[in-house]
Amino acid sequence: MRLLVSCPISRLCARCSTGAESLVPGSTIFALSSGQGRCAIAVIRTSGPASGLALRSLTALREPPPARSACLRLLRHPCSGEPLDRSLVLWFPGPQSFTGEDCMELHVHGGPAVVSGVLQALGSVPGLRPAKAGEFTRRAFAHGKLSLTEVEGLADLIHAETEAQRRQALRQLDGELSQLCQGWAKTLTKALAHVEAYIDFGEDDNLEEGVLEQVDRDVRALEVALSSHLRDARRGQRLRSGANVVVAGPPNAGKSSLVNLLSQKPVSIVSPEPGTTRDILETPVDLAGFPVLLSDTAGLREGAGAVEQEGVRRARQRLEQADIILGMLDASDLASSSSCSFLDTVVAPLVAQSHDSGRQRLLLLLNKSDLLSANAPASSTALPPHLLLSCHTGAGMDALLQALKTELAAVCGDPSTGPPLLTRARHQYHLQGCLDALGRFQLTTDLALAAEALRQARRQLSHLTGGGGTEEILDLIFQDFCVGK
Ligand SMILES: Nc1nc2c(ncn2[C@@H]2O[C@H](COP(=O)(O)OP(=O)(O)OP(=O)(O)O)[C@@H](O)[C@H]2O)c(=O)[nH]1
Ligand SMILES: [K+]
Ligand SMILES: [Mg+2]
Repeated sequence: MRLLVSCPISRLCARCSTGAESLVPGSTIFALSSGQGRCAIAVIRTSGPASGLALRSLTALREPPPARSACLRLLRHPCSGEPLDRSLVLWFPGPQSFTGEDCMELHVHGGPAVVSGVLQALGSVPGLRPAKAGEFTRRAFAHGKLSLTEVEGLADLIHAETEAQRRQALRQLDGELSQLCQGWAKTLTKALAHVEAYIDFGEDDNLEEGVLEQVDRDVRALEVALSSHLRDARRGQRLRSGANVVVAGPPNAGKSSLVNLLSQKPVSIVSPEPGTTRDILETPVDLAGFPVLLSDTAGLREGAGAVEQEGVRRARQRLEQADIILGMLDASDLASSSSCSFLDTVVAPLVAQSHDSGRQRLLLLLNKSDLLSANAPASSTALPPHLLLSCHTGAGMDALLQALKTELAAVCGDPSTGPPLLTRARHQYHLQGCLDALGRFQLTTDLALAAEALRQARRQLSHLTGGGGTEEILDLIFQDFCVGK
């Protein structure tokens, strides 16, 4: 415990001049951990060795209350003795706390004056300073309470906007990805131990038969597992940042009408005039629980004015980046040249590659079904599989949403089943590094080189979960957090 300053007031002045801003682990931090603004209850917490002192200073308790149970206390300013609030106080002695340090929580009434009064009172306690963004979590990481991937899961959980994102973040916070990596690292450690034993003792000492053969089998099996994970890598990232869904088709098909319907807001101008949309208009939406970045594009046609042609160029460019394409045609206008051209140049090539695993997915939509007479079919020519819909009457919208859900689950991965997904480029980078190192593992050549390849592979996995992680990576990840987390 630090030396206590006898008069708490002198500490108040010292606070301004000491610049106690450093990230020294010995310091005690405090922050409002619930959201800003008026609310019923606000949670203020501290972490660090002076947490007990802070609790005693504000509650006039001689001893901390029983660990991890809530009690009601009158809070007073330690300097003036002025009552601040009657609040629930909780005491979490380290190491059994979120950060691993002594922590305490004050659940105060959520009025701005109460919150600022309590924060000010905490600031007057010797040894306490305001926390920086993500500092609580950073301390939890430093004390081994969370791995780096779990920290990322926590950041994603705080930012999760859709159901699928929340499920995925929770799984990562539960440590599924770190456990998987730890399992792989264990395999590598065992393999390395066997290779090193072979180097040290050679063949004639009493090493079991076939040790190296077993190592080789284990390493190759690991390579297969890593490769299959990497194949899935894009899916986890899409789930985190949103799948690219692009609406495209000839002018006036009703693309903007659909975008407005799906996003439930007037994102794009709708008008009977062909060539209304020129720029790419994008909007984030939650479709069937999946995060989506929905793009409206200019109607594809040749021979229009210069501005519209630029719009068409941008539309084609955006199409190339799409994960899912909603190709839209006017069902009552299938014979027009722009409809035929869209079917030939965009739809046909997508249908042709529909068996590739890394393909772009297409949903072909025939809009304006309300204009078709009841007994006339949409088209006499054979069209690829499609959905009939009307943006005006809403007919076919449920079927479209259902089909979109299936496609999104395929491109984002289903977060409730299957192996944990790689949600960040960082994960992919280290797994690829690990796989590359394993590619250099050859028992037929120098065993010392083989052992080094195993060591490099293991290092990549440990970077993934945060062992030996560099400061810059940590800074980048904790940057995503708010103060108080
Ligand atoms: N009857 C009928 N009209 C529709 C339907 N959907 C859209 N429209 C109309 O078709 C016209 C064109 O709609 P938009 O949504 O602007 O079409 P767009 O494909 O975005 O057009 P551009 O941006 O010009 O390429 C508008 O007058 C819409 O009201 C539909 O389901 N039925
Ligand atoms: K239009
Ligand atoms: Mg439009």
